[in-house]
Amino acid sequence: MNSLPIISLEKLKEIAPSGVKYQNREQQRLYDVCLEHGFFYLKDHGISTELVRTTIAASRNFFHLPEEIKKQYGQDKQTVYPNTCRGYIPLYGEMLNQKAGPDPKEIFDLGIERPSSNLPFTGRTVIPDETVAPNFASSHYQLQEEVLTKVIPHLLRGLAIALGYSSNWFDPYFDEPVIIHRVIYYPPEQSLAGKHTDLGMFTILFQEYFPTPSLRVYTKDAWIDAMCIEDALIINLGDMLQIWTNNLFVSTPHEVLHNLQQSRVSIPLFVYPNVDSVFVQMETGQTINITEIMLKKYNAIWVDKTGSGRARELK
Ligand SMILES: O=C(O)CCC(=O)C(=O)O
Ligand SMILES: [Fe+2]
Repeated sequence: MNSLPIISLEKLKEIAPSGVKYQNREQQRLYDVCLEHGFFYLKDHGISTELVRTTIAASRNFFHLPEEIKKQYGQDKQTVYPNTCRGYIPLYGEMLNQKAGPDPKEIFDLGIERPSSNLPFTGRTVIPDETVAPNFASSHYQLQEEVLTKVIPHLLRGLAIALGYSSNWFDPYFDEPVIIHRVIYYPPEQSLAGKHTDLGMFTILFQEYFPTPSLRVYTKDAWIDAMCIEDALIINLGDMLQIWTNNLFVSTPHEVLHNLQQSRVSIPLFVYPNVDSVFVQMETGQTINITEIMLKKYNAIWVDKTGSGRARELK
């Protein structure tokens, strides 16, 4: 039985003038869900099912290309700093959890196509064009645009209200957000992503529909399967929001164990604030620098190899 909650974005959007706490029942539910699970399905989000299908099909075709072509778009070919936030990562190229070891999965990371800048985590991705991987870049960027306009602002407003702030409270921190937009290919039969937490504010995940789920989530002191629900997105809270709220909203541990005969493609978008912003932590009043945290957490994965987020705490 699937016991993870479903939130309706349409209902969440029914927001009264700013400054009022718990304007509607869905806002109240969002608060409870963030406290109890930090993981939920989002329905009524308005993103085209057809676009998601096209993006997944184009991604599968990309991952089926010969290794020497995919490697032309590897992290070592990227110009964004750190280069570990962009490009193709081959099988066993990333380790989310030391105990699980390097993950048998392939990845491509892209970002928002802003002109190059001196700021970390921003700038253009070296990505295959239409001749190499038809529809790959174009469908991903179109999907990203839909997420940026149809989902992220409303989720941020919902979270702000849930936390007792006015609806536009997060806006100044998100006028140029950072998105680490990832597509993952899990080969058939034995692939996985080790137990971890995500690093950003929250993650927006598109997963293919399979009758048997591969994603497992740790919530309410137990690991449970996250059933696939057609056309629903998955939202899970990340470490940045946990830090911001001083542990009120806790990042949700999860893992992928994929044993099916078919390959699996998933598309998580990790959402971060403006990279050069600074926020004041709830309760403590401590000043937190976004760039510092992001670089520290990226170093943990790619330099120290201690895993993603709270990976080391997880059983
Ligand atoms: O593939 C999935 O369903 C989740 C992947 C994931 O948790 C991640 O990349 O952080
Ligand atoms: Fe994750």
